[in-house]
Amino acid sequence: MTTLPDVQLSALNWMGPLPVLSALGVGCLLLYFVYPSSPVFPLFNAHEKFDFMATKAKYKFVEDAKGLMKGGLAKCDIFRLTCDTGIRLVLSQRYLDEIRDHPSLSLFDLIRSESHPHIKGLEPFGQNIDILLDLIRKKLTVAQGMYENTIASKVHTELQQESLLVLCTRKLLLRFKMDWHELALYPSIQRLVARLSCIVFMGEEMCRDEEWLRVVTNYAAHSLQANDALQLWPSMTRPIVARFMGSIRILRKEVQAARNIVDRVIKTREIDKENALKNGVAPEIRNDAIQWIQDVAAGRDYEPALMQLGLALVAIFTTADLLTQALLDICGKGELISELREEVLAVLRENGVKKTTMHKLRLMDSVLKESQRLKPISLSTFRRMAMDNIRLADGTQIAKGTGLMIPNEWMWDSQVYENPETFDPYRFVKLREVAGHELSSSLISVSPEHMGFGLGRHACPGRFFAVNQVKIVLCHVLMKYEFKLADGTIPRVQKHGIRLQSDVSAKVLVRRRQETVSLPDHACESE
Ligand code: HEM
Repeated sequence: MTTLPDVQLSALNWMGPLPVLSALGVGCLLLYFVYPSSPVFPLFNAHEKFDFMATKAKYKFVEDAKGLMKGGLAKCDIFRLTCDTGIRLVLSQRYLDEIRDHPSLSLFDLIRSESHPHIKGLEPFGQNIDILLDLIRKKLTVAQGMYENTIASKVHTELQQESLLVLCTRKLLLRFKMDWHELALYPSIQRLVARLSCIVFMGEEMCRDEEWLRVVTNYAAHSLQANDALQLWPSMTRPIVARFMGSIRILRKEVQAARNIVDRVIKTREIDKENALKNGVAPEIRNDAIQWIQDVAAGRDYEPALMQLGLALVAIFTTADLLTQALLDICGKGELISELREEVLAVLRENGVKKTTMHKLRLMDSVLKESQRLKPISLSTFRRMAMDNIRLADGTQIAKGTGLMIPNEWMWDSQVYENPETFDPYRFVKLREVAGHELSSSLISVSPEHMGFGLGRHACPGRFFAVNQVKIVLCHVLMKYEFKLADGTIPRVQKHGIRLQSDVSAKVLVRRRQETVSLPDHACESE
């Protein structure tokens, strides 16, 4: 006897993909007619009549997210926009106090909904965030003091051996050592940060593993590209579209490579442990993220390789971006660079490389915070998904499942900052002197006026680690190198929707400094 599902199945076979495509078509039309017409909040960039997949509206957002958000905020405090990632509720900063710590607003669920972890190749975006957060809060931040000297000496070695990690032969390096030479800043910095992070994430022996460095850098670049491309398709068609995407194929290969590498590292450690126990020797205690994840997971399910990719995704590119932007911002500002060097010398001579040292680099801190104020990683660093229906004090109802964002208006507001468009490296040094701003003016502090690391319960937990790393690298770069923009280079922030990235193609001229300074504790020695 033929059952109903069998009939449907044979009909499907007979008609090929027609029913699937029709269902998708009906789905798209439903989305078109139902979704944007929600009467509650105005939609300022509704798609045009025949723009069924909202592609044009999404492109417009990709090109001018800032203009659209600004235009909306000039009209009202809460509205909707068609973004590249779907329709989002945009709220003005006046809602921040009320929702910054709201327990029903999740950052991770929003990111997961935008990053397609159900598609093979993009699984790292779906890792258990609680394990990652425990790792950062309970282990990484606590242990970072222990790593400062290791990282400092590693930066020293890296910069001694390679000219800002330019990828070229020793012969060329020797020639480059004292001469001005041109290099693309971002790739060099990204590689340096990847190596330094790797000491802490994968153990010191892995930080020179070329394959691993390739996997993490490749994975981030291609996953960004793949997610950007997928966003332009209706969500239900994305798993099918993904099958034909070159970037997804690369991601699948890199995930497999990551699994092979991380499994190999874990296996080697297990064998070492067994051997040590057999020989009656205490096994080596590992102090890196591979071990910490095992410790904090406490029986929770996770896949080590995917966790490592997740960690690299949140840590390496954000840190490299801040460093690159700061270096581009100070390029050509000779007097400022001299003052920064003097500060480094004074502070390091007195204290060496320690947690307290980093904190004392106030001008450097101000420069970094100002750089981040003018170019944070996003036009909106506060984005959330409502995990429940939420009712705000003024009666505004936010439905469960709504993706929302608050643009960083105040970071560029003349009511908050004098001459907000101008890069003022001394801005936060001066602000520290103003009563009530002593603490909020430091780079690691988050506030509604400066949301470079977000705000509230999901504010970046990795910022303490990132800031120290950035400062250690800057100390070394400042003391070992002279640098300036290469001829014809005018750095331009790269924009894609709300995403802001330092100019990855900006070229700088670099040469070793002649001066000799001698500093304690792995600090900076120029040759
Ligand atoms: C300069 C470097 C960095 C920048 C600019 C940055 C920026 C941010 C921002 C804007 C957020 C969102 C905050 C919010 O929504 O309120 C965030 C979240 C996060 N960051 Fe960072 N980050 C950096 C480095 C790092 C590092 C080094 C790590 C890990 C070691 C890290 C781990 C995370 C995690 C796990 C979250 C999610 C927090 C949560 O869901 O509660 N970040 N970061």
